[in-house]
Amino acid sequence: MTKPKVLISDKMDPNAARIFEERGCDVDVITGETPEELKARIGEYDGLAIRSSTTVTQEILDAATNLKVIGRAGIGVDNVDIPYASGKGVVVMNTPFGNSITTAEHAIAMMMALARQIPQADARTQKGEWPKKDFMGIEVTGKTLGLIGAGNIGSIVASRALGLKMKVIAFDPFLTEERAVEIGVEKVDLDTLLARADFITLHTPLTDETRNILSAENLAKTKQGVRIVNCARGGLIDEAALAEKLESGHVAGAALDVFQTEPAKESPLFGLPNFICTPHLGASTTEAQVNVALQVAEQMADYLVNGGVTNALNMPSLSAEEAPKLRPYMGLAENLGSLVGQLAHGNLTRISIEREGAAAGLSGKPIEGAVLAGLMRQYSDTVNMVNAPYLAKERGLDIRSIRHEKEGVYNTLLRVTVGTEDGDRSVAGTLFGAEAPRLVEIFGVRIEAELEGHMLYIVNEDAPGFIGRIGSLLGDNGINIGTFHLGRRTSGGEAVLLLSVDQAIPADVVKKACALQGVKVVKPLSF
Ligand SMILES: NC(=O)c1ccc[n+]([C@@H]2O[C@H](COP(=O)([O-])OP(=O)(O)OC[C@H]3O[C@@H](n4cnc5c(N)ncnc54)[C@H](O)[C@@H]3O)[C@@H](O)[C@H]2O)c1
Ligand SMILES: O=C(O)[C@H](O)COP(=O)(O)O
Repeated sequence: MTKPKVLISDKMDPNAARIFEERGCDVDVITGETPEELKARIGEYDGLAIRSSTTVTQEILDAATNLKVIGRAGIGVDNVDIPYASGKGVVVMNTPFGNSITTAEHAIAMMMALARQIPQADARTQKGEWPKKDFMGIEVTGKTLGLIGAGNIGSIVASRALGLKMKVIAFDPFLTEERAVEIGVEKVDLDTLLARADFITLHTPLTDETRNILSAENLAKTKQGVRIVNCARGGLIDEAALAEKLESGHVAGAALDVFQTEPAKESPLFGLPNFICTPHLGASTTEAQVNVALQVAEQMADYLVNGGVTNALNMPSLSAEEAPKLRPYMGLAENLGSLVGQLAHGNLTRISIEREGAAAGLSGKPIEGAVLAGLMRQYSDTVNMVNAPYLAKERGLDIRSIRHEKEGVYNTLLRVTVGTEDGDRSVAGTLFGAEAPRLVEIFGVRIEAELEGHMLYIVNEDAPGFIGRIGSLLGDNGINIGTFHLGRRTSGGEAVLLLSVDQAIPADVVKKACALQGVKVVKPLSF
């Protein structure tokens, strides 16, 4: 048997190459190539091991004709086009916990550096100035730390901050009251956090919901003299607005490890006296780099040599016998979870996953994992079908799997229902011809649609002329409609429209759609 070939394309601890070789793979370490060079080379490899410097685009994936697995030695996978990789049958894995402690420690170091202006004082002292009178710091003891995002890293930051005798408050839609008590933080809404925190630190992935979570508007709601730390992802803060707030003194200090554009060669923040930064060093400790290198190489080699799957973001762990029967249900389950997660607002407290007809005869766990992974993917980069049920339970979500052996209208059906503060919300789907997944019901309205790519969900009053208005709006904005699906509760009542479109719908077009006569809800979706 020929040995699988692996390319390590980013700087990685040498333990990774050693493990690949020991596990029976050939390995090349070629870092710092341009996308064109990587594209020319990638065709000969079965595995690609990366950190954050390699961006795996559709073009790279198209050229990667032998690629079976991409392994991210780290957490964030926003540099990999996962949907496209999934379409190509390439498994994407990460190492969800290997650098969490290190990154949490970096956030704490940044907070302390801000409190005592250590980098600024160091630079001037080393110039021979001895500027003792210019640097009056603040204590962190007794101050309030506001965490935006209280997952793995956020909760480690909380534990360290509690040790520093800080009061910790957290905003995270997936944090339950029980978990908040367990990690010693007070769960609050975003406005309360902004108003109360002396320090704010961010620990969320970059998603449509978190992009610019510290916008100009939200920065204006922060406490006078707040200090802000971002060791999560660039794009969570509006950098120009932050620069203004630092210049006015409203924000007393900011420390960024990550930038909207990386490598960050210029920024309105550079040169401001109360701003400090590091070049995406959050995960850069010897310990974390050894952890993630060992883990990624073990996982990738296991997949390439034995077919074992661990920490995959786009594939469940399946036995060879079950796999072919379950496979078409997995995509349906994940899309139903994703749909209900994108549409249901507020704190989700419970979820039920019902299998009816032929689906009742299948193993429930992989389907449950796929639904939960779809539901939680929008909140976390690290969730996969294997760890989603564990994470959901840890966060207090009550999960029920129910089988109904009898067939209903469809000979096979999956139904996902979530309990929200506004009541239960349910979506259902079936397989056409045993293979093709279809949505068949959305919040009590019958509608048949394939869930794929970019879509637009609209609830409107069922009245003549609406379809023309939405069609014209999209057409006028150069957005091509692929498919168009309609459903309604009663004639003249509430209607649901689900459109697939060829591109992401810009925010201003969503705003215009919301303003159309008769519209009640507009929500862009992506699958
Ligand atoms: N600077 C670095 O080098 C470095 C190193 C490691 C990780 N990271 C980044 O740190 C981030 C957090 O990593 P993690 O391991 O803690 O991830 P995680 O998935 O364990 O936690 C993310 C948390 O964010 C919460 N969240 C999602 N959407 C939210 C929203 N709209 N508002 C508030 N909270 C929201 C989730 O519920 C979850 O609890 C990731 O983006 C990761 O890529 C950066
Ligand atoms: O998401 C991560 O794991 C961090 O951003 C680390 O990125 P790096 O591996 O490029 O240091």
